[in-house]
Amino acid sequence: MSYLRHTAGRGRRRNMASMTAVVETEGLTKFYGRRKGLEDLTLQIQPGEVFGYLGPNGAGKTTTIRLLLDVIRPTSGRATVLGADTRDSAVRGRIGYLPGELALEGRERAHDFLNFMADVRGGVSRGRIDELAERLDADLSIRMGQLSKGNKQKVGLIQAFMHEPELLILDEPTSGLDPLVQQEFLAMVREVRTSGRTVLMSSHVLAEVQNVADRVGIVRSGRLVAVEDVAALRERAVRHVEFHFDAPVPREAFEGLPGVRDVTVEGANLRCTIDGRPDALIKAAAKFTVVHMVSSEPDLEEIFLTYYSEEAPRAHAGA
Ligand SMILES: Nc1ncnc2c1ncn2[C@@H]1O[C@H](COP(=O)(O)OP(=O)(O)OP(=O)(O)O)[C@@H](O)[C@H]1O
Repeated sequence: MSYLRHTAGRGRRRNMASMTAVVETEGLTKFYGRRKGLEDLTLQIQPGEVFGYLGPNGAGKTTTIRLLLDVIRPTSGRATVLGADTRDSAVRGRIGYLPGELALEGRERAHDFLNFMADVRGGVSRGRIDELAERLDADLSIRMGQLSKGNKQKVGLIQAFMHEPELLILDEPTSGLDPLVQQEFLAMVREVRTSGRTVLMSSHVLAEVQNVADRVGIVRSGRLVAVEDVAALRERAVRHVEFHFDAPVPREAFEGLPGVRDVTVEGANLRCTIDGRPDALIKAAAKFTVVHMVSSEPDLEEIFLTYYSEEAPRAHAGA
């Protein structure tokens, strides 16, 4: 099946009247004068789903997010969020939003700002803010204008998460966060999913979302070029594998196995690359005595770039 065919067109054929989708767009298009921001986006995001929205700079991610939040209005097409038209302001309180560029300035301290936001939203305990601040290792005593980029991002995340919204829309949420805090943030996203709530998060790179997203959409030059299940991508991804046996093994036993390539045998050691499922290789290896085995994490970025690079977008379309 063509991965590229599995994209916007397929979404368009779905029943747009479906009431279950948390985010639903049809032919959503935005031109800034003559400059294209987004063209003909048809997409559905389901409840409890974490959707990674990926693309290079200027692809149209922020435009999409701003359209969903009614910060800007579409040139054509339509979108609903939590079952309501994006223009329906009543839905806003049910969404947590992290903008890509946070304008947190001034002499106010971060905790005063967050307490204010909590009051505006209602129903957010002071303990909840402290809990999130602790998890993200955020110092809320600093004045907003003096916050580092990373601390600004943490304050932005706290205000997005604190009222436990049904939908989180996060524009480049990991930007500026150190690796430990990124891990904590991803844990928070998983908790949102576990509670049946929904997340749309944008990123430049698959690696940032691959461990948390259920599906990824890839947008390029204002067009959604693919939507993929991360589990399916993982199955197709390339892995480098090494086996160490208790005695030398014949190379022929591992050559020509489905999905196995670059086979190197040196005595009792085997190295190879697997495309997709490792099943055939494991069954072949099991005929010998395995002492030790190492398998690299699947490199989804590799497959991502192979399938969706601008230069050769159809290279694997029939795979
Ligand atoms: N206010 C605006 N006026 C004119 N053009 C705009 C405006 N906002 C965005 N664009 C253009 O629309 C296109 C999509 O931009 P957008 O900000 O949505 O991309 P992005 O995927 O979020 O990129 P980045 O990762 O750099 O934030 C780009 O060509 C951009 O220059």
